[in-house]
Amino acid sequence: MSSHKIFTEKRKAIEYPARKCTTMAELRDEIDQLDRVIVELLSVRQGCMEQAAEIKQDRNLVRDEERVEDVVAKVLAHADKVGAHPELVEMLYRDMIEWCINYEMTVFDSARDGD
Ligand SMILES: O=C(O)C(=O)C[C@]1(C(=O)O)C=C[C@@H](O)C=C1
Repeated sequence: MSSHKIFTEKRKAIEYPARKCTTMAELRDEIDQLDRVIVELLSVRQGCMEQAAEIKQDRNLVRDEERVEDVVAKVLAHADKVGAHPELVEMLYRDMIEWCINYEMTVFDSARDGD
């Protein structure tokens, strides 16, 4: 994948791949910036679960194992393309999706509380 830049909210550029650092302080600053972007993306993904809980009309549709495997297969294919370690990606995704399913169920239930 070609190199590119992602901008943080303060328009600080994050380089892809990461810029070469010579000190731990510099490297940790780079990691802190990356973590902010990752957390923002997680927040966007979390918002998608809130929409899913609204769109799905049956609680039994919240957990969709076929879709879970589809998501994992797609992120693994992308990991392979960009050089991310498949074990890291698969572990994080399976844990995250499990969390998302529970969150979606909570949102589903609270939106229909008293119905
Ligand atoms: O695709 C869905 O149906 C979702 O609700 C999203 C999502 C996910 O986190 O990607 C979460 C729960 C489902 O079991 C499958 C996938």
